[in-house]
Amino acid sequence: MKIEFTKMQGAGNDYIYVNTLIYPLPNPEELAVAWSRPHTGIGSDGLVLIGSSGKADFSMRIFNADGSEAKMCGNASRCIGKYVYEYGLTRKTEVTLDTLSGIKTLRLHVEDGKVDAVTVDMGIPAEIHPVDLGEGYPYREGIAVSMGNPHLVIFVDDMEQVDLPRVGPVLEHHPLFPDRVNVEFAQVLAPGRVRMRVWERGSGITMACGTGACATAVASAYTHRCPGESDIIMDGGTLRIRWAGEGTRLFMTGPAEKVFDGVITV
Ligand SMILES: N[C@@H](CCC[C@H](N)C(=O)O)C(=O)O
Repeated sequence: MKIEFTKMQGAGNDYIYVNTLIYPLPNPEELAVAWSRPHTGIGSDGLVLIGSSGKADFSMRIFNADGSEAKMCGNASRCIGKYVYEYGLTRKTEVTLDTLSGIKTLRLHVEDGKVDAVTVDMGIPAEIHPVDLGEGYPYREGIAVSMGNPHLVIFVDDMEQVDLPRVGPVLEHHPLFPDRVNVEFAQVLAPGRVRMRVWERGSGITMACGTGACATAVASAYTHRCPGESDIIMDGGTLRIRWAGEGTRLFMTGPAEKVFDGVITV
């Protein structure tokens, strides 16, 4: 059976997108693993399914490169906004998206018929609290944040000193996080400018993480490092995050790009 897909990226965080209204996939967990592989698959950070919903305009399911399903993905939600508009699934510029962490509203920024950026209402960040990682770990303190999925933000003075391939997997599996955790390292460069690198749960090092950028902005504000609006600068691009503080909704704005369309046989 042939399946049409679109490879898309948001700030360098790349996923394979399948319109399940046309191609329902019975085994997305296995396909995410096989298709994400760089040499023998398509190569990506994971697989995203676009579907219908009784509660919103569309639905999103997101699978990491190891096949695990996540409840939310910031970069994929922006890319879905571009996909549904540019492939003619909707003419709306305000689109609702049903995710495992609730309904998100996407505002599409359209220029000459193309979506060049999307603002996502990411909802109210939750479970924000400092964590003591304990002795025997490469870092002692972090801030836990839920953006629908779990994050651990660790502030550092010098990003160049972070050995991400070594410490990322250790912290992803820290016993404080029984469901594993996405790990962000953050360095405040100036007021409103934060450099961030990420080790994603289930995918490892990625060039950007949308929910991770949101969690980083939240942790920066929570610790009085950077209140209000901030640019989170990652290896693959920058996201602008607006958050007025605890109990308020957070808005993420950033790019969405198509890489290529393809067909794969299963
Ligand atoms: N890259 C994503 C987050 C994808 C899911 C994450 N790895 C998890 O398991 O929670 C983003 O842009 O938010």
